[in-house]
Amino acid sequence: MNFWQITGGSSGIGLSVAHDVARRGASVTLVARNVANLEKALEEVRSTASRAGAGGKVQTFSADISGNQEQIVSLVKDAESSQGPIYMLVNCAGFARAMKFEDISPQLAKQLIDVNFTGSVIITQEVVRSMKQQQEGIIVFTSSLGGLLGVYGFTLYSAAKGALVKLAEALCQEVKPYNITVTVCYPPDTDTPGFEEENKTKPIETKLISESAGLFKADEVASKLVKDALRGSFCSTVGMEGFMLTTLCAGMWPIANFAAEFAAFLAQILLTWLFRIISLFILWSFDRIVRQEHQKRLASKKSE
Ligand SMILES: NC(=O)C1=CN([C@@H]2O[C@H](COP(=O)(O)OP(=O)(O)OC[C@H]3O[C@@H](n4cnc5c(N)ncnc54)[C@H](OP(=O)(O)O)[C@@H]3O)[C@@H](O)[C@H]2O)C=CC1
Ligand SMILES: CCCCCCCCCCCCCCCC(=O)[C@@H](N)CO
Repeated sequence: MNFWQITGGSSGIGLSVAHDVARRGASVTLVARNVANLEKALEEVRSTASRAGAGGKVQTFSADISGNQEQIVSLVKDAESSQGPIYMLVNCAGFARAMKFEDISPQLAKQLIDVNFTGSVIITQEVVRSMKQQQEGIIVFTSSLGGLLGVYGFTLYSAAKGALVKLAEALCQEVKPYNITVTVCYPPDTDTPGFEEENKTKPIETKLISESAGLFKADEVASKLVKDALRGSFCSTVGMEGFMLTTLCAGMWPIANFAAEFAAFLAQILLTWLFRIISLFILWSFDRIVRQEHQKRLASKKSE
């Protein structure tokens, strides 16, 4: 069957995508930095494939997707020479760090943009070249609900994830004649090692605002992502809030597969006005969270 490449495939959502793909019998390459985690993921995904009786090959590459371009170019070449042309690229490597805007160091700001945005650009450019030759392919970007709605504490992260959306819209127009589709995934909070890490330093405001969209399992986000990508939908999300926010933000998103996206299109036509009204109340509730936490801090300072 087809050959997929997943960045961020050693953990969280990316790893769940890898299991899903392996069960479907595809060959897969996992890309991440930490070699020990890659080895562990390799074993797990291989055993999923063999349990499912699927014959796909699994391999790993250790690379920093925000690192030097030559390494990325050779990574894609090596992967393709051993497994054949990449049919589907899932850009899942990324990370979040929440803090007040003015406290973000220039190094962290650069890292947030480099890993969450530029990292997806470089590898996708390489893969698109070969997909165009093959005249087929699927490209997935992992944005976030926080890429559609800027969230307190996520200034730089939301900007990087939002930039992916515009990139995807434009790229979708470029690659359409080559039978290549683009999907953007917008996960809400998802229970992963990365999520656990970001929670260690997350301001309470970010936590309360984010959790209003719920907490999901990586397997659920991943299986929706794979389904939506395989049918060529531009948008993939989970949960009620995910549905409402993507409906509200759809604007001029492309519709590549009208049959598959008709229900979403209908919802956009019929519900946008209603969701815009509801959004006012939700925004008020976010303002209230910020105001209350601000007052609590002032009060605790005074009592010191
Ligand atoms: N979990 C959540 O709540 C949400 C997550 N997302 C997005 O989903 C994606 C996956 O998140 P999640 O599963 O939680 O993250 P995890 O931290 O659990 O996994 C991240 C994966 O990306 C890899 N990675 C990170 N940085 C790089 C890099 N510079 N180069 C290569 N690989 C890298 C990690 O491996 P290694 O560190 O070894 O390189 C790991 O395999 C991210 O883009 C995230 O922003 C979006 C919305 C919500
Ligand atoms: C009518 C409109 C309804 C809209 C309701 C929207 C509520 C959205 C809340 C924002 C959720 C942001 C989650 C970010 C998760 C994330 O990216 C991090 N966990 C990164 O790891």
